[in-house]
Amino acid sequence: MAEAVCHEKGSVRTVRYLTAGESHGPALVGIVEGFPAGLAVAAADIDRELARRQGGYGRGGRQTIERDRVRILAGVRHGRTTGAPIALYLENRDHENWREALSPEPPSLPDDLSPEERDRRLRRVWAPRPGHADLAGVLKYGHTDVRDVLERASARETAMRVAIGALARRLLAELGIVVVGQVKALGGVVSRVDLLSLPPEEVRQRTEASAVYTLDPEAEGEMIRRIDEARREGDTLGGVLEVAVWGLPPGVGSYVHWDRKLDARLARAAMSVQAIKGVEIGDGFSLADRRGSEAHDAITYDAERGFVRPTNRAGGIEGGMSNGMPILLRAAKKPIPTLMKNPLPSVDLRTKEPVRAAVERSDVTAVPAALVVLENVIAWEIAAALVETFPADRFDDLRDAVARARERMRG
Ligand SMILES: Cc1cc2nc3c(=O)[nH]c(=O)nc-3n(C[C@H](O)[C@H](O)[C@H](O)COP(=O)(O)O)c2cc1C
Ligand SMILES: C=C(O[C@@H]1CC(C(=O)O)=C[C@@H](OP(=O)(O)O)[C@H]1O)C(=O)O
Repeated sequence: MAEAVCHEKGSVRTVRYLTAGESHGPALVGIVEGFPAGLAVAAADIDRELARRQGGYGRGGRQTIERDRVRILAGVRHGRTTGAPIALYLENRDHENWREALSPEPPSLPDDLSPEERDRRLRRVWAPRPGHADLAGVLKYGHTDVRDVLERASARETAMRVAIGALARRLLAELGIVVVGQVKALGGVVSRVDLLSLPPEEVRQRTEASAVYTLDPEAEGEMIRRIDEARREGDTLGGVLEVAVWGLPPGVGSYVHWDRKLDARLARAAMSVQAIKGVEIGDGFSLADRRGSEAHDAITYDAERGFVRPTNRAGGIEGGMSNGMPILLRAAKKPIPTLMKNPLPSVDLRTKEPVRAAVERSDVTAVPAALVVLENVIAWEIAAALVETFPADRFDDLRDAVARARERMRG
């Protein structure tokens, strides 16, 4: 559960969400609590993000089956949030092909089925897949069928997190805060375009026109070539995602409580996305090799613009709070663990004999899709931190509070 707890006039205000749903179950569901009332929200805003998540070159067969469109079940009336919990619903179209295997009722199969046929019909999996939750998951819960783990561990769940992040984007957009990103690297090919060098609208336009959501057209061609090559060889690719947040006023987050530090929250949100293995903010890991004189951002003052930072090595966050500069976060995504031609070595859970990992179908790369997921989980976290910093039941109160803070913080 992603949550932000605010202590407001002695009461506790909570902004959080919970998701449920298996990859091939009937649907994904999400419940959002604590969104202020009076925010304009339309299903179309959410669907736009869902469509982006489904796109991106290198995906497998599943995306030709799914057509992710959200159904808003609660908390929104006549296009505005009411302050009540918001409930979202996303159908898994593929469930049609998995009714028996994913049924909540015990299966009613003929008694004379062979054990192999029974396993096939129920889509049981006996070989845990390296790089997945499979082995630790069956050991943790005492499952015998890996299917009981992999269904929930699957990144299918990120569709709901994108839907919830899209709600957060709406809130941020009304406050003049924009979250954009690019695929910075894919399969070892690096985009040479600096994400912060372009206005956010242009980033959005150019990445939407790119098959792999990158800003560098030359790198794009080579990324696509490598994806094709990996697909031919039954292999997979990872990459680096880059997300920027523009327009956040200074002071969002906390330096007084460890668990409300903005950088800590963003890192947790990024690491919670399946297959993300590393996170850095601003110049991140490269700061480690520099001298202090080349690692920080000087403070200057300009009567027109207020406090000005000539550089942004900190990536917009100092002391756990936004500092008024754009936030820049990078995340490393590992290659997809399911290998189509030469699956990784595993062990049959029943016999303990060596076998190859279970394979059905898989993406070659999900780096572009993961960018959309990352943008949206970051949007959620920023929105939750804002509501925590400026608690409000009504959206106009939040807007006024943010406007006042912006004015004051110019100094
Ligand atoms: C959008 C997205 C799509 C993914 N698609 C696949 C896939 O098709 N096949 C696969 O084996 N892993 C896929 N993964 C990666 C696994 O979900 C992930 O590696 C696994 O759940 C284990 O989690 P961990 O890598 O965070 O430890 C995908 C991840 C994301 C973010
Ligand atoms: C379903 C999605 O991604 C899935 C994530 C995933 C995994 O193991 O994480 C494995 C694949 O599942 P399937 O075997 O059903 O094709 C992906 O397609 C999605 O992104 O909508």
